[in-house]
Amino acid sequence: MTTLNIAVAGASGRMGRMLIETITAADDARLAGALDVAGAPGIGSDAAAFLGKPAGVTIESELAKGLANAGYLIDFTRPEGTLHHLEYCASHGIKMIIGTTGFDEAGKAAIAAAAQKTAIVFAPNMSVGVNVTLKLLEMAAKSFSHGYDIEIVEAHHRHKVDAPSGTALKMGEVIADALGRDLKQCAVYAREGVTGERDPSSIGFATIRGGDIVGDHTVLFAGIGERIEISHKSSSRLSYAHGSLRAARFLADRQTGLYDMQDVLGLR
Ligand SMILES: NC(=O)C1=CN([C@@H]2O[C@H](COP(=O)(O)OP(=O)(O)OC[C@H]3O[C@@H](n4cnc5c(N)ncnc54)[C@H](OP(=O)(O)O)[C@@H]3O)[C@@H](O)[C@H]2O)C=CC1
Ligand SMILES: O=C(O)C1=N[C@H](C(=O)O)C[C@H](O)C1
Repeated sequence: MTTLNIAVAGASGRMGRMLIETITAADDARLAGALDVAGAPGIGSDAAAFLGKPAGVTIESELAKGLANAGYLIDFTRPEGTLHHLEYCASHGIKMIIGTTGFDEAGKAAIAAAAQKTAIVFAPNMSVGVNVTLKLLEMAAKSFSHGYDIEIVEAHHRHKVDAPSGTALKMGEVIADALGRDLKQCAVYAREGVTGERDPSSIGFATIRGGDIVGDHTVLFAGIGERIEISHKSSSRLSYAHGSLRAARFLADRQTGLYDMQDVLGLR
């Protein structure tokens, strides 16, 4: 069995810690590096100290140090952090699993360009459940293409900084594609005051932020006399961490290319 040498960016973050716990528990993976931003309190300490079981891997802010022994970088940070890591990984042949959300078009284009030099899995949600839900939504959207209003509601913890969530946006894209619409033209992200009647071709988004909600997504198809709700609820970040590890395994025999979790899970 080959061992995957995986570094984790955002090592002190919510996902960073969950990934470190998952990697150190896996038989086929080894924690090979840990990164965090310069000045972060964890820099210089053992990346797995919070588990009470040090891994002998120090959290670094210098990419050359943090990535010296890594073949893979799993990155759940912020767009500016991921783009900084991307450049280094592309030029050093380090494969990336990118879970960060909130990229603008230029950021997404930079990831696509880097995938010509190294292999990348980039997905706003690494859980099996959400990725299967995307397939259900594609099917539902085709069946409810006329007479049903489509609204996407997402809820996350109070610390989340981007909205709507990357997953909600992906759900919107999948539905818009299935209906032959362009999400950029039909998305409605906010309503306030006298908004007028609902445009039947629109896809609405609503965002809730509060407490420790891990991540809930519901798509509502509201017709006359009935409504259909397709929901996914995360109760632990473990599902994202396990999905990320599956993505690393998927990349093992790929040298370049841009993939997502539909590729990893064989859902295309
Ligand atoms: N694809 C998926 O399945 C999932 C995606 N996500 C996404 O992952 C990202 C992180 O989420 P979460 O772990 O909750 O967030 P946290 O804020 O808990 O963690 C982010 C980590 O990244 C670090 N960081 C912040 N800015 C930079 C930077 N410029 N360069 C390098 N590192 C940086 C933070 O350091 P510091 O704290 O010192 O600022 C922190 O360690 C979000 O975009 C979220 O939407 C989350 C869950 C699942
Ligand atoms: O920030 C989070 O927590 C999450 N972010 C991702 C998103 O924006 O979709 C995935 C998940 O919902 C948790």
